[in-house]
Amino acid sequence: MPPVLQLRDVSLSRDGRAVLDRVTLDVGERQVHGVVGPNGAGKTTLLDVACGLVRPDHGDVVRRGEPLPLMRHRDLPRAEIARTLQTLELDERRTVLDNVVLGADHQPRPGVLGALVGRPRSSEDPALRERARVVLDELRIGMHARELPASLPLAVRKRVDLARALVTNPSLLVLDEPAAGLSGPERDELIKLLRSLARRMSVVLVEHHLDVVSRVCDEVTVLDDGRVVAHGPFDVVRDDPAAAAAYFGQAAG
Ligand SMILES: Nc1ncnc2c1ncn2[C@@H]1O[C@H](COP(=O)(O)OP(=O)(O)OP(=O)(O)O)[C@@H](O)[C@H]1O
Repeated sequence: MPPVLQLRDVSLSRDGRAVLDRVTLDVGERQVHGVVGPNGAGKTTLLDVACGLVRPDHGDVVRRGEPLPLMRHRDLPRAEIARTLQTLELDERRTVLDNVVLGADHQPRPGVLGALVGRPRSSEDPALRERARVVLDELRIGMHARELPASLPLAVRKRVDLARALVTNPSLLVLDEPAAGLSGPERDELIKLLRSLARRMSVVLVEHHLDVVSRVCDEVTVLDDGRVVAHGPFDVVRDDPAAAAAYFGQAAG
């Protein structure tokens, strides 16, 4: 079985400067892969490339053995990829449930979710709304389904954003700083949740909170100035001198 995702020797320049420099990374089935590094190291750009949203200048992005084509955001479900952004993209005028339903509505073909709902979707589709409710319940925010996101605390809003991703039934979930702004107990909850999601999907996440990285990630890639300076299990990379110099020496945990 080929890896869920491979980046092979990926390089990308912006404004004449290398943002990613010969990055190689493998994500296995049901593996949680963390990407850490200082601000501006290229982490978010790496996620964009890994999802096919940005084409690298050099190198390959390979999804289950096949080249990943250039994608638009709404194409991601077709590749069974879901992506969250650092900024929450919630529609404040719609209820939590409608926000989640809209996450699936962007799916263009009757593939993954079509198998569940059995026909083209609209936001009124009862099966799709039921699926959205199931996801909200799984994330333990079902009680907020009829509320507007603006009235909810950040931790709940972040779960709504995650629900929008999960409703597409991804096999690869790509998260940009899922723990940003969360308290210690909220991060503990997130850790439990990510572990449980990893029983059925692979996860790639960028994260600055090292408690989350150390307790969730099977493998960690340390990026500095666009280059991989270390990769491996957290306990190994944490003790790596190059990784310590680039990041762990200064990172907040
Ligand atoms: N479209 C672009 N045009 C010019 N420069 C860019 C572009 N995209 C990214 N960069 C630059 O590439 C570098 C890496 O950016 P990126 O957002 O990937 O870093 P990051 O590691 O995610 O940072 P942070 O932790 O602050 O989110 C930065 O210096 C950024 O300014």
